[in-house]
Amino acid sequence: MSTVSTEPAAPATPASALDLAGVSRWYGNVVAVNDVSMRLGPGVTGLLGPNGAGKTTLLHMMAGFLSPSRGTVTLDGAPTWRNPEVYRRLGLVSEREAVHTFLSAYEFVLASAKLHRLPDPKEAARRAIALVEMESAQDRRIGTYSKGMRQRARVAAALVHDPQVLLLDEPFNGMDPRQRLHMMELLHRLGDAGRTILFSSHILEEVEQVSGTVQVMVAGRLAASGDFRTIRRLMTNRPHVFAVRSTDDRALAVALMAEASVTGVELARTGLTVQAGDYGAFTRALPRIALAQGIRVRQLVPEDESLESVFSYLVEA
Ligand SMILES: Nc1ncnc2c1ncn2[C@@H]1O[C@H](COP(=O)(O)OP(=O)(O)OP(=O)(O)O)[C@@H](O)[C@H]1O
Repeated sequence: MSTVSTEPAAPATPASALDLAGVSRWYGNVVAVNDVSMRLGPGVTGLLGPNGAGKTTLLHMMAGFLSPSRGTVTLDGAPTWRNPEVYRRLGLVSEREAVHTFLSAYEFVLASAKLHRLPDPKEAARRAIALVEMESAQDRRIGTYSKGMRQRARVAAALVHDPQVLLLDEPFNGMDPRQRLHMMELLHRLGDAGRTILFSSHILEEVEQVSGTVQVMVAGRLAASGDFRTIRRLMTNRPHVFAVRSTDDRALAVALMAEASVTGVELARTGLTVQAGDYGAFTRALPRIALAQGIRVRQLVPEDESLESVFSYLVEA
């Protein structure tokens, strides 16, 4: 009887690097990706950006599904576009992909192994299923699976040829927290085993929990890149806008203008709009200043805290 190891198998060949040099892609007048350069090596990297930032277009160019309009995407020096050699070393789990729900996970992954013309497709399918820890459900129809299990089956199909590079487009979408955790663990394991893993997401926390390195994309451009702490710092250090209402807005505006953390104050009939360079310093200073002036603060609401505004700040920074 053959045994299947659930240990993460290291990729058969040495670690790979995916390089993007001045990559742009446009669709008619729409510039989806604008002059992006980056290098991806072993481990897990998160590609963070709001909807429409160009993440899918970028991943498709990396996988060789789409040609760059300008620039090059290479895997260890070889262009990914129209290069079957590269397809053997790279896997893509796309965002939306219909799966035949009447197939079992094993049949689905086996079909992928056959498409790759692997010498032992059955063994390859078993190994990939073990890697995503789906052995116990592998013979059930995919139609009976949860969203998380379905996603893991798709990851297994993308891993069946043991690629060194795995690209995943929004792999956590629609998952509950438990499924999310399971997928995060899987990506960690694959990265620790020396694979180059890139996953896209529009949720900061997802990226924080999974990846050491983050590439932030906004409106087709690479807005920031580095380790998560650097990115987080960039995001919290940006200027903040607050709506403030008090018992005497005019006197409070005058007092606030002398406060170091305040960079701007606007007085309107409905209250004050205060710009502050430092979130913490301003929220600590406000009650102190109000108290000293004998003013009571009725409302303090941070404005424009949407992810989009955080992202656009990064682009402008
Ligand atoms: N085939 C296409 N034809 C025309 N425009 C396109 C095409 N594909 C994408 N775009 C446009 O390119 C831009 C980037 O889209 P893309 O799907 O790459 O972004 P994304 O970050 O993956 O966003 P989402 O998460 O919403 O898919 C968007 O403005 C989109 O409308």
